[in-house]
Amino acid sequence: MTVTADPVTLMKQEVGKAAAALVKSGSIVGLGTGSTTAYTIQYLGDRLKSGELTDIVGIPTSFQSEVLAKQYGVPLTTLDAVDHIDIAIDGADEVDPHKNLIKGGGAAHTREKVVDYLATQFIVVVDSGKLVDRLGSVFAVPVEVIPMAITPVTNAIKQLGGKPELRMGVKKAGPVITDQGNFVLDVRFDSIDDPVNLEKILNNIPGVLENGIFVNCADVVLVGEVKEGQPLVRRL
Ligand SMILES: O=C[C@H](O)[C@H](O)[C@H](O)COP(=O)(O)O
Repeated sequence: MTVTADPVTLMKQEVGKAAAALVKSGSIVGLGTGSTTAYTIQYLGDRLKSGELTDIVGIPTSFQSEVLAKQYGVPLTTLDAVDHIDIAIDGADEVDPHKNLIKGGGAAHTREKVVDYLATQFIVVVDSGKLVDRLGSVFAVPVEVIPMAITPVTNAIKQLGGKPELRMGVKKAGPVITDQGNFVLDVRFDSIDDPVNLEKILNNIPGVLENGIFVNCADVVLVGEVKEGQPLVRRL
């Protein structure tokens, strides 16, 4: 892979690789979605090719991670074929000091939540720009909604004080469609004081499939940084 001088890319590469280095032979691995875990999947493929790592299988969290795993030679399986996941590695859009997360910038949070919560060890990989004091400071909360319920769910979220916006496609007319065939509302809140409760409240609205607040699930957060031009990785 070409190493670029762009600091954010450098951080993503370094932290993505650092997480892949933690995977042991024989593991069942949850493969996260996004630009950071793309480096993890690529490095897992490199380790398999070199023979340093053997006998792993991946569970993809999206069509994107499935395609990348195939491209880099990481064997895949499904949740029907395994009874546990040893380790999941996934990115995030925001991380607070309690290791709570907002995910779903790529609209993959529903499958990610299934896989990440099942894993014995869940490792989050982010660049330092993702760290916030309070969830919702920068990023809106993605909420996956079945299409026929988009109007009542939008209204219910407004009643809660949220400002929902239907996520629109890029180079595609109309809304983003998730891997499950649903819509995504990006919801801004003035302040998220209690993410544990908000996660439950949003998921209780009929028509909501899943939201992007992940609480009490990350075991380790690896943070990529660049200091004096050099990329490095630290644990939160
Ligand atoms: O739906 C996408 C996921 O939750 C990603 O893991 C998250 O958006 C972070 O992606 P990236 O590593 O590209 O910033």
